[in-house]
Amino acid sequence: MEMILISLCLTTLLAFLFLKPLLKRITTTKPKLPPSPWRLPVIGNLHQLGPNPHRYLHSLSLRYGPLMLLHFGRVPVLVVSCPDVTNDIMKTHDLKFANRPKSKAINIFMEGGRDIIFGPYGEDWKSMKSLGVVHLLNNKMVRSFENLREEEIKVMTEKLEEASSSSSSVNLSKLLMTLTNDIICRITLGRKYNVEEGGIDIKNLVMTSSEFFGKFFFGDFIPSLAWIDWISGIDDKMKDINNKLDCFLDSMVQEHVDADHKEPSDFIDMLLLIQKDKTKRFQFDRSDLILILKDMFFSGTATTASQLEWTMTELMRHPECMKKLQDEINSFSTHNLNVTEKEVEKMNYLHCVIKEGLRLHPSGPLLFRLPSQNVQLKGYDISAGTHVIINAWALQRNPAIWGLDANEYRPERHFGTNLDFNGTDSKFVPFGAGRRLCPGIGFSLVLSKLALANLVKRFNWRLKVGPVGDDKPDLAEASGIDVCRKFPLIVFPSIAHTH
Ligand code: HEM
Repeated sequence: MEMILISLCLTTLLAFLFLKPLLKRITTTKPKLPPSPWRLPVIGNLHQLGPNPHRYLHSLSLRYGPLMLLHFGRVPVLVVSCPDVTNDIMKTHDLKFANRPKSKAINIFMEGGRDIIFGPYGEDWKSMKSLGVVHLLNNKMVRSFENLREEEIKVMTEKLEEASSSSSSVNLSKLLMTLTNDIICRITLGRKYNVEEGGIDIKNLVMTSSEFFGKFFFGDFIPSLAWIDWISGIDDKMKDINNKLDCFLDSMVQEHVDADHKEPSDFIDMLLLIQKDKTKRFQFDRSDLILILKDMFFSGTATTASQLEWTMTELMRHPECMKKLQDEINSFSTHNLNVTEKEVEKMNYLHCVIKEGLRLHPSGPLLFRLPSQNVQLKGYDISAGTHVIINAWALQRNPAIWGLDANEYRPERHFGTNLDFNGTDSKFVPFGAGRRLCPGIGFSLVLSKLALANLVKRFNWRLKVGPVGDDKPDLAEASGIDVCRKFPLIVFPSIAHTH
C-alpha cells in the first residue's frame, strides 16, 4: 500500500514537472509584434538612423511595412507611416498616447520634462499649456501683435532694400531667423535682444540648444554606454548652454519683477500677474515660468523661420509659382508699398503656397508619443513605454495619398480641397494632432503669410550661383530631426517694380 502511494506521488510530481512548461506555453500567449528589421546586439537599430532619420525610417518602412518595430538599444520603438494608425494614435487612443518620451537633452534643458512641450499629460500640464495659449497664442492675442509683426517685417525689408541698392547678397536664412526671434523676444520679454545691438546672442543660444533635442544619446537607450556621452563632453556642453540661457531668462524675469508694471506689457508681466493670484489651483514658481519662456523660444523661432526658408527655396526653384504668387499679391495689395494683414487674408494662392511648403518640408517631420498603457494597433500588441514615432514626413509624401507627383512642389494641388493641417486629418499633420497638437498654428501662419507676401511683392530673387553654375537653390537638409536647410539661402534681392 505504501509503495503504491509513493509511486502515485512520484508519477504526479513527474507529470507536473513535464506538463508545467507546456501549460505555461498554452496559457501565456506571446504578444503579436509588428515586423522588425534585423538588428545588432546591444545597439539594436541605432546605427541605421543616419543623418536624416525621417528619410531612413521611410525607406525601412517601404520594406517592413507602415507599422514596424525597431529597437534603439534596449528600447522598443514603433514607427508609424500610415494615416489609419496615425488616426488611431492621435484620435481614438489619444489619451493613452498623450505623453512623450524623455531624453538626456530634455532632462538638462527642461528639468526632466516638466514643461509644455515635453511634460506628462495631466492637470498641471493642462494648466501650463493653457497659460501659453490664453496669454500668447490664442486668436485674440495673435491679432493684438499685428503692429509688432508689421514693424519687424519692415525692419527686414529695409535690410533687403539696402542689399538691393548695393547689389550685394544676403543670408536670407539668417534674416528670417532674426525676424522670428525678434518677434518672440518682443512679445515675451518686451524688447529685442540681439548681438547686432550689443546684447546677448539669444538667437544663437536658442538655436544651439534646440539642436540637442534632435540628437540621439547613447545613454538614453543603452544606460551601460552613457559614459560615451560623458567622455565626448556633450553633457557638459549642454549644461553650459543651459546655464547661460537660464541666467539670461532669470535676469529678464527679475527685471520685470523690479519694474512692477501696473499694466502688463508683455508675456512675462502677464505670467507674473497670474503668479500673484494665490486663489488659483495651479501655482507656479520662477523655474516654471522660465520653462514656459524656453518653450516659446524653442518651439516658436526656428520652426516658422525654417518654413519660410523652405517656401522661398521652392518658389525660387519654381519661377512659375513665384510669378503666380506675385500676380495674386499685386492684385490684392494695390495701395501701399507693404502688404497688410487684411490683404493677406484674401489671398488663396498664398495659402496654397504655404500649405505645400508645410507638406513637403515639415519642420518637425517626426512626432513622438509614449503610450501609458498596453494598446492594440492593427492587431499588434504595443506595450506601455514603447517609444512611438509617427513619420509625418512620409505621410505627407505618400503617392497613395497625394498622387504620383507627391514629391513635387505643386501648390495648385490644394485648390478646392478641404484637407487641412489643423490636426483634423491624419494624412497631413505638420503641426501634429490630438492633445499634443501645436498651439502655435495661428501665431505662425499669420506671420509666415505676411512675411512671405512682403518678400515676394517687394523683391525679385536671384541665387548666388554655386560652384557648378547652379542657379536654383538646392534641397539639401541639415542632419537631425528638425528639417531645416543644410546650407543657408544666400540670395540677391532686387526691387520689384509694380504698376
Ligand atoms: C511652422 C511653424 C510650426 C510648426 C511646423 C510647428 C510644429 C509643431 C509640431 C509638429 C508639434 C508637435 C505636435 C504633436 O506632437 O502632435 C508642435 C508642438 C508645439 N508647438 Fe509648434 N510648430 C510651429 C510653430 C509654433 C509656434 C510659433 C509656437 C509658439 C510660439 C509653437 C508652440 C508649440 C508648443 C508649445 C508645442 C507643444 C505642444 C504640446 O506638447 O502639447 N509652435 N509644433
